[in-house]
Amino acid sequence: MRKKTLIAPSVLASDFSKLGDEVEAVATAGADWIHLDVMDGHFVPNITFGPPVIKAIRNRTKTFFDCHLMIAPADPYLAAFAEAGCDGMTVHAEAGPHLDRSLQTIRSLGKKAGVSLNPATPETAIEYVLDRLDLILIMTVNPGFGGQAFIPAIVDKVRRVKALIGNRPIRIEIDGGVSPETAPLVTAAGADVLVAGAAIFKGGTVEAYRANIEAIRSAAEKAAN
Ligand SMILES: O=C(CO)[C@@H](O)[C@H](O)COP(=O)(O)O
Ligand SMILES: [Fe+2]
Repeated sequence: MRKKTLIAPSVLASDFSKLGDEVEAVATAGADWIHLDVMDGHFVPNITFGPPVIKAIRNRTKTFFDCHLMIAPADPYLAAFAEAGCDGMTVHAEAGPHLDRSLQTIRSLGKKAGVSLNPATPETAIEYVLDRLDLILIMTVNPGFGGQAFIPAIVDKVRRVKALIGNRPIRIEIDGGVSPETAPLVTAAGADVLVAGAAIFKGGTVEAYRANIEAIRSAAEKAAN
Protein backbone atom coordinates (compact mmCIF):
# COMPACT_ATOMS: atom_id res chain seq x y z
CA MET A 1 0.00 0.00 0.00
CA ARG A 2 1.22 3.48 -0.84
CA LYS A 3 2.49 5.46 2.13
CA LYS A 4 0.92 8.82 2.97
CA THR A 5 3.16 11.70 1.89
CA LEU A 6 4.75 13.34 4.93
CA ILE A 7 5.66 17.04 4.99
CA ALA A 8 8.79 17.98 6.93
CA PRO A 9 9.38 21.73 7.29
CA SER A 10 13.08 22.61 7.51
CA VAL A 11 13.72 25.09 10.31
CA LEU A 12 16.73 26.38 8.39
CA ALA A 13 14.31 28.90 6.85
CA SER A 14 12.69 29.84 10.17
CA ASP A 15 13.45 32.82 12.41
CA PHE A 16 16.27 31.47 14.59
CA SER A 17 15.74 34.27 17.14
CA LYS A 18 12.54 32.44 18.17
CA LEU A 19 13.30 28.89 17.10
CA GLY A 20 11.16 27.22 19.79
CA ASP A 21 8.10 29.29 18.78
CA GLU A 22 8.70 28.49 15.10
CA VAL A 23 8.89 24.75 15.77
CA GLU A 24 5.69 24.88 17.79
CA ALA A 25 3.95 26.98 15.11
CA VAL A 26 4.81 24.68 12.25
CA ALA A 27 3.83 21.61 14.28
CA THR A 28 0.46 23.23 15.05
CA ALA A 29 0.15 24.05 11.34
CA GLY A 30 0.21 20.36 10.42
CA ALA A 31 3.86 19.38 9.95
CA ASP A 32 4.28 15.59 10.02
CA TRP A 33 7.99 15.81 10.88
CA ILE A 34 10.32 18.67 11.86
CA HIS A 35 13.49 18.66 9.72
CA LEU A 36 16.60 19.83 11.57
CA ASP A 37 19.63 20.66 9.40
CA VAL A 38 22.88 20.20 11.30
CA MET A 39 25.88 21.70 9.45
CA ASP A 40 29.51 21.69 10.55
CA GLY A 41 31.33 24.14 8.25
CA HIS A 42 33.49 21.23 7.09
CA PHE A 43 31.30 18.70 5.27
CA VAL A 44 29.20 21.64 4.01
CA PRO A 45 30.12 25.33 3.72
CA ASN A 46 27.76 26.52 6.45
CA ILE A 47 27.35 26.12 10.23
CA THR A 48 24.02 25.82 12.03
CA PHE A 49 23.46 24.13 15.40
CA GLY A 50 24.10 20.94 17.35
CA PRO A 51 22.72 18.83 20.21
CA PRO A 52 22.27 21.62 22.81
CA VAL A 53 19.93 23.58 20.52
CA ILE A 54 17.95 20.45 19.61
CA LYS A 55 17.65 19.61 23.29
CA ALA A 56 16.41 23.15 24.02
CA ILE A 57 13.52 22.92 21.53
CA ARG A 58 12.63 19.27 22.21
CA ASN A 59 9.97 20.11 24.78
CA ARG A 60 8.08 22.40 22.36
CA THR A 61 6.46 19.54 20.40
CA LYS A 62 6.12 15.77 20.28
CA THR A 63 6.44 15.83 16.46
CA PHE A 64 9.13 13.52 15.02
CA PHE A 65 12.54 15.23 14.90
CA ASP A 66 14.12 14.32 11.56
CA CYS A 67 17.79 15.19 12.02
CA HIS A 68 19.78 15.70 8.83
CA LEU A 69 23.43 15.46 9.85
CA MET A 70 25.65 17.28 7.35
CA ILE A 71 28.71 16.61 9.43
CA ALA A 72 31.91 14.59 9.00
CA PRO A 73 32.71 12.55 10.92
CA ALA A 74 29.22 11.78 12.26
CA ASP A 75 29.88 8.70 14.40
CA PRO A 76 31.41 10.49 17.43
CA TYR A 77 28.27 12.63 17.80
CA LEU A 78 25.43 10.15 17.19
CA ALA A 79 24.87 9.36 20.88
CA ALA A 80 24.70 13.07 21.72
CA PHE A 81 22.13 13.73 19.00
CA ALA A 82 20.06 10.77 20.20
CA GLU A 83 20.23 12.03 23.77
CA ALA A 84 19.23 15.54 22.62
CA GLY A 85 15.96 14.22 21.20
CA CYS A 86 16.43 13.29 17.53
CA ASP A 87 13.93 10.58 16.51
CA GLY A 88 15.65 9.85 13.23
CA MET A 89 19.23 10.53 12.21
CA THR A 90 20.39 10.74 8.62
CA VAL A 91 24.08 10.65 7.77
CA HIS A 92 25.57 11.38 4.37
CA ALA A 93 26.96 8.50 2.31
CA GLU A 94 29.89 10.77 1.42
CA ALA A 95 30.68 11.74 5.02
CA GLY A 96 32.73 8.78 6.14
CA PRO A 97 34.30 5.46 5.18
CA HIS A 98 32.09 3.23 7.36
CA LEU A 99 28.46 3.88 6.43
CA ASP A 100 27.35 0.42 7.55
CA ARG A 101 28.79 1.04 11.02
CA SER A 102 27.12 4.49 11.29
CA LEU A 103 23.73 2.98 10.45
CA GLN A 104 24.18 0.16 12.94
CA THR A 105 25.05 2.72 15.61
CA ILE A 106 21.92 4.80 14.91
CA ARG A 107 19.67 1.76 15.24
CA SER A 108 21.48 0.59 18.35
CA LEU A 109 20.55 3.96 19.88
CA GLY A 110 16.90 3.10 19.17
CA LYS A 111 16.51 5.71 16.40
CA LYS A 112 15.40 5.56 12.77
CA ALA A 113 18.41 5.31 10.46
CA GLY A 114 18.75 7.33 7.28
CA VAL A 115 21.31 7.92 4.60
CA SER A 116 21.53 10.97 2.36
CA LEU A 117 22.83 11.15 -1.21
CA ASN A 118 24.27 14.38 -2.64
CA PRO A 119 23.14 15.26 -6.18
CA ALA A 120 26.31 13.80 -7.73
CA THR A 121 26.28 10.59 -5.66
CA PRO A 122 24.81 7.52 -7.42
CA GLU A 123 22.27 5.29 -5.73
CA THR A 124 24.76 2.40 -5.90
CA ALA A 125 26.39 3.93 -2.79
CA ILE A 126 23.60 2.39 -0.69
CA GLU A 127 23.11 -0.91 -2.49
CA TYR A 128 24.65 -2.99 0.31
CA VAL A 129 23.13 -1.19 3.31
CA LEU A 130 19.46 -1.29 2.32
CA ASP A 131 18.52 -3.66 5.14
CA ARG A 132 19.90 -1.19 7.69
CA LEU A 133 17.81 1.73 6.43
CA ASP A 134 14.53 3.33 7.46
CA LEU A 135 14.98 6.37 5.21
CA ILE A 136 16.83 7.46 2.08
CA LEU A 137 17.18 11.24 1.77
CA ILE A 138 17.81 12.34 -1.81
CA MET A 139 19.27 15.83 -2.09
CA THR A 140 17.78 17.90 -4.91
CA VAL A 141 20.20 20.77 -4.20
CA ASN A 142 23.81 20.73 -3.07
CA PRO A 143 23.68 20.69 0.74
CA GLY A 144 24.60 23.73 2.79
CA PHE A 145 21.92 26.34 2.18
CA GLY A 146 18.18 26.82 1.97
CA GLY A 147 16.39 28.60 -0.85
CA GLN A 148 18.30 27.00 -3.75
CA ALA A 149 16.81 25.87 -7.06
CA PHE A 150 15.60 22.26 -7.41
CA ILE A 151 17.83 20.15 -9.73
CA PRO A 152 15.43 18.39 -12.17
CA ALA A 153 17.97 15.72 -13.21
CA ILE A 154 17.61 14.11 -9.77
CA VAL A 155 14.03 12.98 -10.45
CA ASP A 156 15.49 10.06 -12.37
CA LYS A 157 17.51 9.05 -9.29
CA VAL A 158 14.30 9.01 -7.23
CA ARG A 159 12.86 6.47 -9.69
CA ARG A 160 16.00 4.35 -9.50
CA VAL A 161 16.00 4.39 -5.68
CA LYS A 162 12.34 3.41 -5.62
CA ALA A 163 13.14 0.40 -7.81
CA LEU A 164 16.22 -0.46 -5.73
CA ILE A 165 14.37 -0.66 -2.42
CA GLY A 166 11.70 -3.04 -3.76
CA ASN A 167 9.16 -3.82 -1.03
CA ARG A 168 11.39 -2.86 1.91
CA PRO A 169 9.62 -0.43 4.29
CA ILE A 170 12.03 2.43 3.54
CA ARG A 171 10.83 5.99 3.10
CA ILE A 172 12.21 8.18 0.30
CA GLU A 173 12.71 11.79 1.37
CA ILE A 174 13.42 14.72 -0.93
CA ASP A 175 15.33 17.75 0.26
CA GLY A 176 15.99 21.00 -1.59
CA GLY A 177 13.86 23.38 -3.62
CA VAL A 178 10.59 21.58 -2.83
CA SER A 179 7.50 23.67 -3.62
CA PRO A 180 3.95 23.03 -4.93
CA GLU A 181 5.52 23.12 -8.42
CA THR A 182 8.33 20.61 -7.84
CA ALA A 183 6.63 18.31 -5.29
CA PRO A 184 4.52 16.44 -7.91
CA LEU A 185 7.65 15.57 -9.91
CA VAL A 186 9.16 13.65 -7.01
CA THR A 187 6.03 12.03 -5.57
CA ALA A 188 5.22 10.73 -9.07
CA ALA A 189 8.70 9.17 -9.05
CA GLY A 190 8.17 7.48 -5.66
CA ALA A 191 9.08 9.96 -2.93
CA ASP A 192 6.96 9.96 0.23
CA VAL A 193 8.60 12.54 2.54
CA LEU A 194 9.05 16.13 1.39
CA VAL A 195 11.33 18.58 3.17
CA ALA A 196 10.65 22.25 2.52
CA GLY A 197 12.16 25.34 4.09
CA ALA A 198 11.67 28.50 2.03
CA ALA A 199 8.30 27.34 0.68
CA ILE A 200 6.86 26.84 4.19
CA PHE A 201 8.44 29.47 6.44
CA LYS A 202 6.89 32.48 4.76
CA GLY A 203 4.05 34.59 6.11
CA GLY A 204 5.14 34.26 9.74
CA THR A 205 1.86 32.92 11.23
CA VAL A 206 0.42 29.47 11.97
CA GLU A 207 -2.29 30.13 9.36
CA ALA A 208 0.27 31.01 6.69
CA TYR A 209 2.38 27.95 7.53
CA ARG A 210 -0.74 25.76 7.39
CA ALA A 211 -1.63 27.09 3.92
CA ASN A 212 1.96 26.62 2.72
CA ILE A 213 2.08 23.02 4.02
CA GLU A 214 -1.29 22.17 2.51
CA ALA A 215 -0.34 23.64 -0.89
CA ILE A 216 2.63 21.26 -1.05
CA ARG A 217 0.67 18.33 0.37
CA SER A 218 -2.21 18.59 -2.09
CA ALA A 219 0.06 19.05 -5.13
CA ALA A 220 2.18 16.11 -3.97
CA GLU A 221 -0.71 13.74 -3.23
CA LYS A 222 -2.37 14.31 -6.59
CA ALA A 223 0.76 13.09 -8.37
CA ALA A 224 1.77 10.32 -5.93
CA ASN A 225 2.00 6.83 -7.36
O1 LIG B 1 19.48 20.22 3.88
C1 LIG B 1 19.13 21.27 3.39
C2 LIG B 1 20.10 22.18 2.77
O2 LIG B 1 21.36 21.64 2.87
C3 LIG B 1 17.68 21.55 3.37
O3 LIG B 1 16.97 20.86 4.36
C4 LIG B 1 17.21 22.96 3.17
O4 LIG B 1 16.95 23.61 4.37
C5 LIG B 1 15.96 22.96 2.33
O5 LIG B 1 15.57 24.27 2.13
P1 LIG B 1 14.69 24.74 0.89
O6 LIG B 1 15.47 24.38 -0.35
O7 LIG B 1 13.40 23.99 0.97
O8 LIG B 1 14.55 26.20 1.13
FE1 LIG C 1 18.07 19.04 5.04
